[in-house]
Amino acid sequence: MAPWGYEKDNGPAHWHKDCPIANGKNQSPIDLINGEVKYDSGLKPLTAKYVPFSDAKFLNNGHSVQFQPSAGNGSELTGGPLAVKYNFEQFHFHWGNNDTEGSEHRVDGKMYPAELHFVHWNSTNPSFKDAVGSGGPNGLAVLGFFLKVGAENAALKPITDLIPKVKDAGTSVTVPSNFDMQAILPATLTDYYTYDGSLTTPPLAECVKWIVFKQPLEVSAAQMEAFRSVINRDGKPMGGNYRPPCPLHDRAVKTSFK
Ligand SMILES: NS(=O)(=O)c1ccc2c(c1)[C@H]1CCC[C@H]1[C@@H](c1ccccc1Cl)N2
Ligand SMILES: [Zn+2]
Repeated sequence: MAPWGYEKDNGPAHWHKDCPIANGKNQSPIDLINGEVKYDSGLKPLTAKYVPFSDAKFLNNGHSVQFQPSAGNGSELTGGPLAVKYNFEQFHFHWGNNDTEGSEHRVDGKMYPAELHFVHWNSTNPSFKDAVGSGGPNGLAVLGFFLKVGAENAALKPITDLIPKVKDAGTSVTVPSNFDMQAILPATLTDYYTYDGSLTTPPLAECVKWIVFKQPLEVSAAQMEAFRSVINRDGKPMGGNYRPPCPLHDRAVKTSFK
């Protein structure tokens, strides 16, 4: 099979051939249906402590654009549904070719124009790759933020300004060391959905504690358009790099809010 992608001939409907777990019972993303979630008063706020990276790249990996530090620097995530500390690994985006589609998770069937994923790995593992393969839903913790079109996002501007430099698959650029990743996050990480799921692209490993925030982040129309100029390995617009929702099966989605 051609390397996986999001086109007709290599998209999500084909992934099960190389990754049978695609038809597993703990797959992501899902449709977050408010009438079926359960408030859990035990869910505390999350604490993300991000230290500026001196050597990070912003790159086009052919199916997303991602911020990738060269090594860990003590940036970490704790609290919420997490029992231990998770180390920051990378962040990346999923988006559509118009404002009616693009996010991976949905809320009562509604898609947002984009979704931002902050990926962290369970620090009891030697590396993120071990965490991916560690078995069970506590290997990774991914924070999902919906993006909607509105005011310019000043915190994301240093990143969206780099997008034209990574237009083509396989290209990368160094991120200025004064980039403040912490500024992207809302001041308090309180209202979120959380459930046990998977990576949303191959290898689709069922190793993820998903934490999806209720409150979308805003980006300007110009920042949204920047994403839509990114090209994939086939030379086509990368927009549409989202997996449709998967069956919930017998999983519960908990919320930190009523
Ligand atoms: N949309 S997402 O956040 O659910 C997602 C989906 C797939 C992958 C990632 C994140 C990243 C982050 C951890 C693993 C890494 C990647 C991967 C997996 C195994 C081996 C190497 C690598 Cl680079 N695959
Ligand atoms: Zn993702």
